[in-house]
Amino acid sequence: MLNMGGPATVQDTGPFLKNLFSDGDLIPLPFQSFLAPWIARRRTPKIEQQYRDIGGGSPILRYTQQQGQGMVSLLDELHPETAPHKFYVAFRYTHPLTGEIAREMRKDGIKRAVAFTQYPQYSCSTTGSSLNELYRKGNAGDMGDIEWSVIDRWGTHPGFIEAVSQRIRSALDKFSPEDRSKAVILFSAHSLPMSVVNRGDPYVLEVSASVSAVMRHLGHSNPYRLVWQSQVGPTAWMGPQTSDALKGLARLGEKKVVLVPIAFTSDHIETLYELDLEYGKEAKELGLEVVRAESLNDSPVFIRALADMVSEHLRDYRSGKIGPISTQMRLRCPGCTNATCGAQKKWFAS
Ligand SMILES: C=CC1=C(C)c2cc3[nH]c(cc4nc(cc5[nH]c(cc1n2)c(C)c5CCC(=O)O)C(CCC(=O)O)=C4C)c(C)c3C=C
Ligand code: FES
Ligand SMILES: [Fe+2]
Repeated sequence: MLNMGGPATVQDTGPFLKNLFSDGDLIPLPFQSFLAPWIARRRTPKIEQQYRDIGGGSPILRYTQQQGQGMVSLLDELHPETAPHKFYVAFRYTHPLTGEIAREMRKDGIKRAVAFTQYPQYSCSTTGSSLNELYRKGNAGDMGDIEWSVIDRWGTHPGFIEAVSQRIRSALDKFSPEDRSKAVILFSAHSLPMSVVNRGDPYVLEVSASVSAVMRHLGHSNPYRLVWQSQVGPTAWMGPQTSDALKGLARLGEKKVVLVPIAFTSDHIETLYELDLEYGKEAKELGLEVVRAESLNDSPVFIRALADMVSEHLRDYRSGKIGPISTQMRLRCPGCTNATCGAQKKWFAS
């Protein structure tokens, strides 16, 4: 189960940011090994305070373990041919790090594994970075001899769409029946630098596809928009920004909004800090009533969806219907200049 991870305690924030700014697949910097620790140190106090404000750390490891546990016990029933199933959590920027997990898998003598991204939509800055890291460890022989296949994206999987829709329905239920259909559904995803979008990264398209699928599932019950949050630094990022969108909707006379995190499956500073604390305060000043749809976290519908995705993947792989990587994963971004992307895809495909 691949993801970025988050600092479990406030003290883990510094090392988390250092790993994040050291990731050339996410943020290519000149003199990265010197600049990354310096930028991370400068940014740490602000981000530490955000983690303090949300209760002292990120819950992502706890939720991923719950999801993994639920997923493998369902999988043993759904796909007994490959039972027993075991899950490992491999984070990109915090413990358990991909390298640590590689050694554990080797010690456990694992022979067959599925690299399962926990980002619903594919971006080379997220899933791509995790796969590049896994490739580096695998290619260096840290994992032993494992037969890999990859679940690289699932942003329109019916189980995922159902789980998100259920969270939205519960949020809408908090409004009175008269107000419910007037509420605007505002899907919010982490933004991308325009340089990444223009390189041909598939994320913006795939997040849009998730939003369309959810709205179709909800029978287009409400008006909606997709907006983008958490941009960092002075360059241009994909917009509109979530905070500007809230201000704009208030200016245009909207009164009720449901905010939906659509690109991350568990709570993190973006939902708990930005969406709840920062925008919550802003919205009150704007006279908007904002309800946030809960993150998927330990949603049973979502855990069932994870198990379904893996069982479908294992069945199709064993029957030869699909290969180790998806058709879409084979293709590099038209503007890609990162040689690791090419080597990684070749490695997983073989
Ligand atoms: C799930 C989608 C995400 C995409 C796409 C993404 C791209 C991306 N992010 C940065 C820079 C930073 N991201 C940071 C934190 C962060 N990023 C995501 C998700 C995506 N990022 C999440 C969920 C988080 C927060 C983790 C948490 O626990 O809340 C940070 C660190 C925080 C900060 O300093 O503000 C940076 C930096 C880039 C450059 C990028 C695309 C190229
Ligand atoms: S950046 Fe997308 S494949 Fe390399
Ligand atoms: Fe990010």
